[in-house]
Amino acid sequence: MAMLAVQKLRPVRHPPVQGPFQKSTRPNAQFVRMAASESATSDTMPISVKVPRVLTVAGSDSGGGAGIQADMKTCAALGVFCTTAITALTAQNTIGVQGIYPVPAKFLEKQLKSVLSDIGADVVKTGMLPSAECIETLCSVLDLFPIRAVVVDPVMVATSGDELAGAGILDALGKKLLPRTDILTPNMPEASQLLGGASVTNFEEMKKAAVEIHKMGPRYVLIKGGHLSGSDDMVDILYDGSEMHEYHGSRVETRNTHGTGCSLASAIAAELAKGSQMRQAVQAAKEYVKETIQRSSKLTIGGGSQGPLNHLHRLNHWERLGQSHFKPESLLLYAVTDSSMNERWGRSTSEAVKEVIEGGATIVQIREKEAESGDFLQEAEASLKVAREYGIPLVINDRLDIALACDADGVHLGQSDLPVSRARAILGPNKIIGVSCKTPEQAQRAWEEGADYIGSGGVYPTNTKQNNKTIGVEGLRKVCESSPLPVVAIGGIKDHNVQEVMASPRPKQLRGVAVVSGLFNQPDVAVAAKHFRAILAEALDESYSRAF
Ligand SMILES: Nc1ncnc2c1ncn2[C@@H]1O[C@H](COP(=O)(O)OP(=O)(O)OP(=O)(O)O)[C@@H](O)[C@H]1O
Ligand SMILES: Cc1ncc(CO)c(N)n1
Ligand SMILES: [Mg+2]
Repeated sequence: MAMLAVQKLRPVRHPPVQGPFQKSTRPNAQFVRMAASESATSDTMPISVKVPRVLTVAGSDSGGGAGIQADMKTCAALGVFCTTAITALTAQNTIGVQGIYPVPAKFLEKQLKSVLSDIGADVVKTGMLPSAECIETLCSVLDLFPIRAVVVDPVMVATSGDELAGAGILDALGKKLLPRTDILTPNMPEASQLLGGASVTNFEEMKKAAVEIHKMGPRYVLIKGGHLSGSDDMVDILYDGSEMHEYHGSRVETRNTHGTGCSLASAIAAELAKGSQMRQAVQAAKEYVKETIQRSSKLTIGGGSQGPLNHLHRLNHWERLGQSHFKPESLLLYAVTDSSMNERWGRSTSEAVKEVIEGGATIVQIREKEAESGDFLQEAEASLKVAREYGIPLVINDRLDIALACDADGVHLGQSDLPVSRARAILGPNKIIGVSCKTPEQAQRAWEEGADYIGSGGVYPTNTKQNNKTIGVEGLRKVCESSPLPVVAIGGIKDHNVQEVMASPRPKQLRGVAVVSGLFNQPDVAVAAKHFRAILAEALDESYSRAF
């Protein structure tokens, strides 16, 4: 195959960034939440922005924890654009390396030239270099392009103990690559291998090794202490030819350290690309990796002994898993307050909330169509206090300002209220956002914009809401089937029709019923709620037994 003609480096004018959404996809709510809150800045971004760039020349880790995959995520986390030239494919997971498929040197050369002739790189970072030929190819291409720094992670053995590059590369590494290396980052076994098997097992030996390896050509040597046994101090040593600098950090007890070395080297490359001097770059990189190990320590990904990191922990989306305030089960008996009904029966909203929760309501919405803001806030605060005592979530209907003011668990929005994406940008990822939907299109949009649940109706005619179109059980089913969001049925739900709404065959998204007058226009709210719970239990049990 003919090689690519190498084009001259020239500045490229990129078109402005387009809107962040793809129709009908929502990879996960948090991603959408981020994109939604940042869309304003991308619209106003100047036409020409110089983005720091790292080119990583490394192997692919199919398990997503090390190699190219770790490098790209690290750069993304640190605000740097990362390009890649892949040296080998590995079939790898948290257990070990099951196979290696090296990329021919000619094709490595093609990738390097494609990237460097067009996009360019401030810094080149290398990881797995499986053969001497691949090192020679890399060095000959590096001669052709302006690069500010070269970061070399001399990957030889994966943490699992599997060999990724043999002793056959040592000669080419020493002769060709190390003399042009700005920083070399061996772990302790790699430092030993570079020195022909010298012992590197403790702090003193790490320092000695740094001095010896520095003589091989790199401007800086960073010996990583991740393999220091019996030490709680994960110290890395940086040697610049005259001084030793120590970077300390306490050991995090975790199985998730696969790819820490790749991530550290990429983070150094990213910091250098942004303009840091070497010592600051190493300091910032060490801090990023330390924080990332800490924030990933409880993840369970894969069954092997070496789990990956959550490089993008600053986006916060996995942190929310398992501690979200919202659980779809809480939609089972959704109580919507009505102050005129409660007044008629001589009780305040917060008294009614207490009774309905005691009777078995699983979530409460405070709905106030007439009240002044100050009164609404007072009612909401008193009701929230009660709901918190019982550990039941409480959301505010329509009024984002009231929800914010009383720090409610979330808000329920109608189609004419603020768009969900804006509400999400204001409330952040941890608050509940529900949205009323009558149509499949509205349901799809709710999902794309980051809602947590859908309220769908009116299922039956109702007096509680004026001019409300009835969509029937059939309309409810269509909404349920139009997005992955959990749905609560609303509108004219009474004890006699719960069975029809909830019994099998029931769409799997349908999680409960929202009730107003059936709960609050009753002499005893707790008794009414208990009654609904009993009917729901019956409807769900029946459908359960029919399904099996
Ligand atoms: N359990 C841990 N707690 C805190 N820091 C750690 C831990 N393990 C490694 N580190 C740090 O992570 C960085 C990478 O060091 P390490 O020696 O593990 O690299 P490595 O063996 O090349 O990793 P890999 O090859 O798996 O990518 C160093 O800064 C090290 O101090
Ligand atoms: C592809 C690849 N590069 C580097 C390492 C070292 O962690 C690994 N395990 N896999
Ligand atoms: Mg390593």
